Amino acid sequence: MESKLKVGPSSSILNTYTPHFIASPFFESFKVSGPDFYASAHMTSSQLLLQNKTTSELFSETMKEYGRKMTELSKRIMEIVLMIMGEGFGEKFYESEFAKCHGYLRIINYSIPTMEEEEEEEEGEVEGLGMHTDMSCITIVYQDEVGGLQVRSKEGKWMDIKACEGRLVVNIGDLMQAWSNGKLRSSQHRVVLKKRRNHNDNSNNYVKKKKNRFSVAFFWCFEDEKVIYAPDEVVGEGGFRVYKPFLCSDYLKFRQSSERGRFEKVGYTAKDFAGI
Ligand SMILES: O=C(O)CCC(=O)C(=O)O
Ligand SMILES: [Fe+2]
Repeated sequence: MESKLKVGPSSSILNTYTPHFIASPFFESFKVSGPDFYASAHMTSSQLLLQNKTTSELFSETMKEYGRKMTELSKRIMEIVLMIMGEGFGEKFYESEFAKCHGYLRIINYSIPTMEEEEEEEEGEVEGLGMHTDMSCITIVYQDEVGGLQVRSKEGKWMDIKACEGRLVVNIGDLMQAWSNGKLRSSQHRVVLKKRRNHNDNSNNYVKKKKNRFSVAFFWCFEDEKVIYAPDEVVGEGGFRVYKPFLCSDYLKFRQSSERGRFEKVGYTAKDFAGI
């Protein structure tokens, strides 16, 4: 913990570590930022793994490769999303609107709730990360086999997103919701740490194989200085704009500073910030 806090929120200029009790008591994460994923990972990991230079380099190399692949994938997905939104939208808007997008990774570790923590919750379902929307254009999430990611339907029903080796989940984020004039919906989602009591076991034994949950989320975002404003073609003839234009960095600041909009805490979104 002492090493982690060296790259944590209050004691370091790096501020890549989010300790427990910020997003939730069960959540901790490291952030690795692009475009130089190697340098970003290395700055953090060399602080943490000082004794082990090779591990730090290996980790940074892996992050570089993962960042590169996710960047490539995000670009392809954005092009497809634009294609779906309208004919010729890919050619029309990709270069002019999305060419300066950038990405960052969040490597998340969710700890196992204690028996007491589970019992405090109804039906033993503990929120590892409360309902929120992402501050990105799109997010690509990998969750390990523990699972627990849930997405809220339009009707407000929680749906399990099953974990599966090699499966990635793509979420639309707030920035894309605003840019698309609300045509694409920023998905509300959360992480539930399922109860570990074994139903079929009356002796109150706990399932032994329960383990920490790991996930890696890649956030693909507009550049800070971009003014987000849905183009006329996106709004459509006869349509009207549902968002005021806003500066990307102003929205990020708003989410990070306002208590209600605090990252990963509650669903406080672009609609509350720039909705008309
Ligand atoms: O851990 C997960 O599966 C999702 C993480 C997430 O939603 C986020 O970091 O915004
Ligand atoms: Fe998220």
